[in-house]
Amino acid sequence: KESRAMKFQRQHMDPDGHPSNSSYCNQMMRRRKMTEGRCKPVNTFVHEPLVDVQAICLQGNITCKNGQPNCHKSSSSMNITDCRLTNGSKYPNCAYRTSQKERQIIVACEGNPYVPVHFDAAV
Ligand SMILES: Nc1ncnc2c1ncn2[C@@H]1O[C@H](C(=O)NS(=O)(=O)C[C@H]2[C@@H](O)[C@H](n3ccc(=O)[nH]c3=O)O[C@@H]2CO)[C@@H](O)[C@H]1O
Repeated sequence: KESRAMKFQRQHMDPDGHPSNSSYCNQMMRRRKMTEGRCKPVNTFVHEPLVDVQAICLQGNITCKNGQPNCHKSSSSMNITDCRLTNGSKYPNCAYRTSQKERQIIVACEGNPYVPVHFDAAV
């Protein structure tokens, strides 16, 4: 069974990647298995070393969107790509818009070791 930490990495980590073109999201959302059964509407990939994203958990606690207190915001902005389903997209042909951004990110952390398990937002 896939751990929550590994699920976070499958869904959100791409340290060496970068959207060379507009098909980055279409490819990556399939490759990382987020288009099975349904097209995941929104997903962010982070183009930073895993250790830097794991270090976010050491930042001060902030409240997550769901009200839980185990979120943390990155101290600096990070290289990310937002993938957002297009309006005309029809399962199983999940069509995404690829948007490259530099944003601070907010993740939820859990467990021992205390690591990212959920991507909350980019701000
Ligand atoms: N505090 C917590 N502590 C621990 N766990 C927590 C906590 N909160 C939730 N989980 C769990 O995480 C799991 C999960 O998949 N949550 S999810 O909201 O659907 C993820 C969002 C995110 O993947 C994506 N998104 C969204 C915005 C953006 O900029 N970029 C971007 O990628 O869209 C998704 C939907 O918004 C679920 O099992 C829930 O129980």
